[in-house]
Amino acid sequence: MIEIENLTKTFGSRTLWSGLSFTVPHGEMLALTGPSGSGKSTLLNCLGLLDQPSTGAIRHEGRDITGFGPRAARHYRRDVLGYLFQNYALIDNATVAANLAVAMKPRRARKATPSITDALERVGLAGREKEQVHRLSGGEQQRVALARLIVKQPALVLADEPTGALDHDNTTMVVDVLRSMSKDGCAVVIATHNDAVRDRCDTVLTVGTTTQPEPVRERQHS
Ligand SMILES: Nc1ncnc2c1ncn2[C@@H]1O[C@H](COP(=O)(O)OP(=O)(O)OP(=O)(O)O)[C@@H](O)[C@H]1O
Repeated sequence: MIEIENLTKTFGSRTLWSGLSFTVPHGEMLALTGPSGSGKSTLLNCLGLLDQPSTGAIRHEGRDITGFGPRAARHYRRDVLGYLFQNYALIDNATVAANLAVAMKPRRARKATPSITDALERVGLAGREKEQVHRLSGGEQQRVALARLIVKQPALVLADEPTGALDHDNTTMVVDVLRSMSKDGCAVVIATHNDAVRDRCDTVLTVGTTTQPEPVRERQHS
């Protein structure tokens, strides 16, 4: 569970958002919406410790992560977080399997985590382990990034426009996988301009104009 309390972000004299307070419990999906430049990516970056809020606190399982030093931040990113970005953030000159292997926990720490084979099957890339990532299409690369999340099994997923470059079927697959991860207990935060993606979430926060999420009315959960 991640809790945001009275969060504000300013750049110079410009306030992006202020007084943000909300919680994303295990098993819930929150959509961040709002016009371009409203600060959705900046908020995700604060949750992922890539940026710092100007004031306020972010707590993960009760611990204030904004006060983390470099070592604790590294462990938080490694042990808690899963990222999904529009540009995939894959290692281009490595194979599909190698990209997934870097996300897997050490063997002794794995319980019933899905194998690389299982994860690739789940995203429709069965048997593609040995292919170089740079030879894959954009939609296929995003599915590799999704398979990497499946093997990592993070407690919190931060997704920044994860379906921006995808067709309808791939968009549906990405949201289906995120939904099923949230059903397994993961908290998911997605910045999106896509109304269909927003409508598959539990709550929506319109960044810059509201300070608390509202329920998504048109639910179409699978
Ligand atoms: N380090 C920085 N210094 C100054 N301004 C910044 C910095 N980082 C981001 N900004 C500004 O903050 C604003 C919000 O950017 P952000 O990328 O968070 O918006 P967004 O809502 O995600 O936009 P989009 O929907 O277009 O992706 C932008 O105007 C951006 O230029």
